[in-house]
Amino acid sequence: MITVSNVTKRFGDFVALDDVSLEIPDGSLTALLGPSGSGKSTLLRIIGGLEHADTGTVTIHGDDVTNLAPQKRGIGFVFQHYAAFKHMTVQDNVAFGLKIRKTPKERVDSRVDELLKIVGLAGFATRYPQQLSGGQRQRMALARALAVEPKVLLLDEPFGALDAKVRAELREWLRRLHDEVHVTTLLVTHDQEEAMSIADNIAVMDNAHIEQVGGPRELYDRPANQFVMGFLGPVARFDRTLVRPHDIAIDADPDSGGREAQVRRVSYLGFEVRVELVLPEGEPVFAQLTRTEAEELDLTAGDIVWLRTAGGTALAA
Ligand SMILES: Nc1ncnc2c1ncn2[C@@H]1O[C@H](COP(=O)(O)OP(=O)(O)OP(=O)(O)O)[C@@H](O)[C@H]1O
Repeated sequence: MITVSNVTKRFGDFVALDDVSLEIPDGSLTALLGPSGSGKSTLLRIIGGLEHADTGTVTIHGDDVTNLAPQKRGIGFVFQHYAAFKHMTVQDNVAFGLKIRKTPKERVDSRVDELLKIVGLAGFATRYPQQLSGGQRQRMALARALAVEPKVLLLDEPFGALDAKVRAELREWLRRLHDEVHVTTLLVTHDQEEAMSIADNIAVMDNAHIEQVGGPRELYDRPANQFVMGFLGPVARFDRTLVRPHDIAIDADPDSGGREAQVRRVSYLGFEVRVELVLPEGEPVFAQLTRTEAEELDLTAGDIVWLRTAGGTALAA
């Protein structure tokens, strides 16, 4: 377990972390999720020893590492822009940490082979980093970070510089890798879909604070506040509450007991259909239906319908 207790960090007058505490379970893949500037990277860097907290402590597996140098913490790092050694081949980059630890050559060779297989780069051992795609380079970075068998892996937006498709592939791949390797991993991301799809555990940050910690489903279904609700998924305002747009039911029958609304626009976005409506007072609402639901209702702009909330999550607006 990694424990962060009452950590505060200021840069001049600016408070980047305000009395933050967090527990990261052993073997978990935990995401630090939040908007730009919320303090995610600062927290990750403090856990890694790249930055010093003004107050508070960090322990890793029970050892107080608050004042320990980064290289003594048993941590592997991967950042968005990975600084590979350009003049070294992929296998030498991966072997680097082992060589400086004077690991015997046979051991280095077998470990590098094993790692390149794990990250799917077995055929790329003798290439140079600039001969790899961005996604392959980040996989090499992960192999390099894992080479020295760290207790903890710290990933700061590792796929942030890649295009959406490669990002989505690497996200799946990281999840599978984690299921195989089980090293306690902390992933910084501002992308809620990335966090929800791969993390066991998510700490949502805003404005130097952790707002809530929980599993993806728990956070989505039972957000502690409006910020968490809005950050994890779309939100519609209806009847003085905030609800998920897919929890708004649309009825064509005036006796359904709902509130009258007029359809403004219907957008078919593949499986999901987005319906923009307006209440008689002029207040806009939007709802999400499945394609089948939308086809049954056969909505077009101008139709009058009746809306009600159908269970799900609701917070007072
Ligand atoms: N070395 C520094 N000197 C001054 N201010 C800093 C420094 N490092 C970070 N900050 C400030 O602290 C705040 C938190 O930064 P941090 O990088 O932790 O945010 P983040 O949530 O990781 O955001 P991003 O996703 O944009 O990286 C930001 O407002 C940033 O400008």
